Formats: sequence, C-alpha cells, structure tokens
Amino acid sequence: MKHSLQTRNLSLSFGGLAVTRDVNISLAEGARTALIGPNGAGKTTLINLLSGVLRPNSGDILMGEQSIVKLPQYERVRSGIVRTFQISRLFKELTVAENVEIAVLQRLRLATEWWPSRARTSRVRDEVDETLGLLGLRPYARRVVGKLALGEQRLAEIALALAMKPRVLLLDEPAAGVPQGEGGRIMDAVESLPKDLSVLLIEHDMDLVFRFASHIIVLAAGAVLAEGAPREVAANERVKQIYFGRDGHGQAHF
Ligand SMILES: Nc1ncnc2c1ncn2[C@@H]1O[C@H](COP(=O)(O)OP(=O)(O)OP(=O)(O)O)[C@@H](O)[C@H]1O
Repeated sequence: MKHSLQTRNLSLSFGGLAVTRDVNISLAEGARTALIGPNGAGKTTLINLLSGVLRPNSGDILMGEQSIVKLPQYERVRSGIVRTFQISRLFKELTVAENVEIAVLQRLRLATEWWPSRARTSRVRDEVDETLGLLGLRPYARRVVGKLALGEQRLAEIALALAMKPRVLLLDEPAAGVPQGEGGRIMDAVESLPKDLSVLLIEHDMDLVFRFASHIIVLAAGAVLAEGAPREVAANERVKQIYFGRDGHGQAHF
C-alpha cells in the first residue's frame, strides 16, 4: 500500500502539557481516515502539526519519501497537504465561483507558472468549473457566499481546498454547526471526492464517522489509543471505555 503522509514519533508540548505524544500515523493513498477522540485529545493540534501551523518539539512528517517537517505552511500546500479550517476563510461578499477562482490563481502563482493570458483565463475558468462540479456546487457558482446556507458554505470551503490540488486533504469538522440533514450532504460530497485523494477527517458525529471511514485513528491525551478498520476500533475495549465511560453513559454510539 502506498502511503502519502506519515508521521514518525511526532511530539509537542505546550509548557508542561504534552498534547502530541509519539504519534506514528500513516495515511494511505486514497484512504478515507477519521481522526476521533474526546475533547482535548489533540486532534486539531495534530492537524496543525501536519499542515505546518505548529512545529513539533521532535519527530518527523513525511510526504512520500520527503521530510516536510521543516517546511512552512505554503510549501506544505505545494507538497500536496491542504486543510480546511473550523473558522471560515471565505470571502462572504463574493460569489462561490469568485472564491474558488482566487484559490486557483493563488495556486498558479505558488507554482510560478506562466501562461499566455487567454489560455490562462480559460484554464482558470475550466478549473473553477471542474472543482465546483466535484462538490455539486455548479448550481451555486454565481451565488454570493454570505447568502448561502451554512452547509453550502462549508462545501465552498472544501472547494477552496480542492482548488489547491491536494494529495492529502485534512478536514476539521466540516459538518460542525450544520443542521443534521445538511451534514449528510457534506459527507456525500466528501465521499465522492477523487479516489486517489487521501482524506483525513476530524468528526465528532459517530454516524458520519462510520459512514465515511475506511480507517479510524483514535487519539486520547495526545497519543494514539487505537487504530484500524471501523469494526475493529468499535470492538476495542479501551475505545469503548473512553466513549462510554465506566458507568456506560456516553455520547458515542458505535
Ligand atoms: N496554543 C495552545 N496553548 C496551550 N494549550 C493548547 C493550545 N492549543 C491547544 N492546547 C491544549 O492542547 C490540548 C489539545 O487540544 P486540541 O484542540 O488539539 O484538542 P481536540 O482533540 O482538537 O479537541 P476538540 O475535540 O475539543 O476540538 C487541549 O488540552 C488544549 O487545551
């Protein structure tokens, strides 16, 4: 199995608090991986480390064979790791297509390519259209982002990430705060993303996690507690304990 992204003994402490502890994970090419764990387990911190928002105290991050741990954020994007944020980065007063166009232009500048202007304009237009198509957003292309439902705005955020042509897409709670029915729609779109793209999803809703994931990684107190196929993880006694607690009451329903 080909691995797009791997970590080797990744560790980070904030003062005395170890928030990432010797984390070794592998994201296979085309895998659909869910990163789960209780509040404060270190999920967002791990995504911040992978995307270069934070630097680890020790350990390594490999994209294919190449170490990227010292690269700044924009170079990680260029190496193929792209994330979405819990906080929206969309220009609310622009249309969906204009937002995606800005992301495409940004990528082309990152790649420092030069195109004769007419060819370039038509390439940008084609890419915007193709990206919107991947997420079922073509009917919303000319709609102003700020006037869309939250679920559609979230899809537009994912479109911005896809416009960077990732090999690994990191999604931090794309369905957070979205009404239940719309959450399913976001996951439908995520599920239909290109098969060679590796997707790492942070999600609290276990129904969505089990619908989406081919592989689950469970973090607890900054360390990997368990990982494997959804059925294995659901049957893991330590995972059940964390989610259900000793008294058998908890939020998750495996
Ligand atoms: N910049 C920071 N400085 C100090 N402590 C931090 C910082 N960022 C996060 N933490 C702490 O690190 C731990 C892990 O936080 P993180 O946000 O990664 O957890 P999480 O699993 O994403 O939680 P949630 O599910 O609630 O989003 C928490 O104890 C948090 O308080």
